[in-house]
Order: sequence, then C-alpha cells, then structure tokens
Amino acid sequence: MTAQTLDGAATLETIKAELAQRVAALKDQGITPGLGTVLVGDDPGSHWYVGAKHKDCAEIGITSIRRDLPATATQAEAEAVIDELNADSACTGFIVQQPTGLDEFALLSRVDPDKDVDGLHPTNLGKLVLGESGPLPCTPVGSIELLRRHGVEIAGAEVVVVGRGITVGRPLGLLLTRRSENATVTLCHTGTRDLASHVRQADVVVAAAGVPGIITADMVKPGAAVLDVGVSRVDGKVTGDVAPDVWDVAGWVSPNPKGVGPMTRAMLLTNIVEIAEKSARA
Ligand SMILES: Nc1nc(=O)c2c([nH]1)NC[C@@H]1CN(c3ccc(C(=O)N[C@@H](CCC(=O)O)C(=O)O)cc3)C=[N+]21
Repeated sequence: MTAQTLDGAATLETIKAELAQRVAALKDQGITPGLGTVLVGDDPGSHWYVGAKHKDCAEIGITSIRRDLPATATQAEAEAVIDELNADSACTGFIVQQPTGLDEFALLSRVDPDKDVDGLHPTNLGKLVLGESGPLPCTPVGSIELLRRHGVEIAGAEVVVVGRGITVGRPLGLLLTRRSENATVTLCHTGTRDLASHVRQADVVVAAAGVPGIITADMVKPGAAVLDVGVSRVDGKVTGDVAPDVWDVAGWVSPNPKGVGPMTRAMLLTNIVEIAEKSARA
C-alpha cells in the first residue's frame, strides 16, 4: 500500500486561481491589495521564501512592497521600517520574515494587528484563544485547508500534533478544537513520555517538531493522514519530520517539499485578500 499525496503545490495553484478572481473584483472597485515584507540579513532560506511570496503576489495581481535590511541592521532601524509600513496605505498587510536576529517579540508586537497577515501578533493570537475573528496563522490554517481540500475528515478525528512552537503546533491545537473543526487534539512535545503510543491512536498526525524522521512507519495507524511540517536541512536538502517508510502505512501523506510549505504561502495570500475585501466593505 502506498499513501495518497496531500499535494500542497497543486492546491496552491488552485487557490491562486481563486484569489486572482477576487483580486480582479477588488481592482474593479479601485482597490489594489499590497503585501509588504521585512527581511533582515542574508539567510538563503529566508531570501527564497520572501522571493517566492512576491512571485505569488505578482501572479495574482497583488502589489509587492519589499524592504530588505542588512544583517547589521539595528532594532531601531527594523522598527522604523515597521512604522513606515504601518502608515503606508498601499500596504494592505506585511510580514517580518523570521529569523531576524533581533528582538522578534518587540518587532511582531509593533506591527499594526490589522496588517498582521502572519496572524502572529499577540492581539491576534489572543483573538484566536477567545474565538474572535482576525487574521489567522498561515501554516496551521494551511495544514487544515490541505486536509479539507483532499476530503480528509477532521470533525471527530483524533489528531496528534507533534511540536508546541508558536508558529505551528500551539495555534494548530487552538484551531482544530474550535467548534467549526471539532477535532480532538493531543499536543505532544519534548516532555512527552511515550510519543509512539500517542501517534498510534491518531487519525491525523501533524509532525511539526523540526526533528528529521521523528515519525516512523511503526508509529502510524494504517490509513492515517500524516502532515509533514518540519523543515530541516540535511546535507543541503530539505528534510521533513516524516520518515519515507510512513508512505507504506499511511492513507495520506503531505510530501516535503511541495506539501505544507506552499500552503503557508496560499494562506498568506488569502489573509491579504481578506483584509482588502474587509476594507472594500467598510
Ligand atoms: N514571518 C514569517 N512568516 C512565515 O511564514 C515564515 C517565516 N517568518 N520564516 C520562515 C518560515 C518558513 N516558511 C516557508 C514558506 C514557504 C515554504 C515553501 O513554499 N517551500 C517549498 C520549497 C521548499 C524548498 O525547496 O526549499 C515547498 O515546500 O515545496 C517553506 C517554508 C515561511 N516562514
């Protein structure tokens, strides 16, 4: 048996086609959405991600506002750029690409919560806890959307999330337990005594630990859906948290690359368009 693919790359293309129509409708109303990015330093991975986001925007008619700072940039210089984008009416929303090497909590907190298309501002994470509407974190929502668009049942499912990071694991638990998703979630982490015993119960496994190959075939219930969110570089190659033999046991697997990574970009684009649509209604 070999698992079916949760194809994030193809789903990104589908979502871009849908969003291109919504962007065209906004332009008919005189509104052009704009995405800003703030990048500090010269990490090659970060440059690739930011470049990919701007390419996505260009394809669907969203304007790009790109601010690249040298690795020597100070906290004050980065904060000045954030202030500038907060005030720029052409900038619908923006992200501060991580890592910056600076005080990230201070940077994130300085972004106007209404322009926080990463959904990582403390106010927006607070809204998520409270169940209020606001921009949602891209990777967790992208993971849910990837399952939904492949017909994987979430309501009532036993979901095991491996990893409690602020960008994926922690918010994913909050999202999946909302009434609209209705999953039962177990959040595993480095303090979990017996990871395998938890994963074995799961209908859906989300591997977001950042430990290459931590999820192996013997841990997976036959037919389960397995999302590989981890990104590590091993010998210069992107390597996920899911061992290759999992494909022999699982019903669905998201490849890595071409799985959750492109879905993160799809949700960033979606957040931009939704903010622009909200401004059109105002
Ligand atoms: N403020 C902020 N927001 C982010 O959303 C953010 C961030 N910081 N810092 C870094 C992570 C990482 N991230 C990815 C986005 C796209 C792919 C992606 O599309 N990857 C492709 C190609 C992977 C490759 O070959 O290198 C794929 O999976 O197929 C991956 C990872 C967003 N991040």
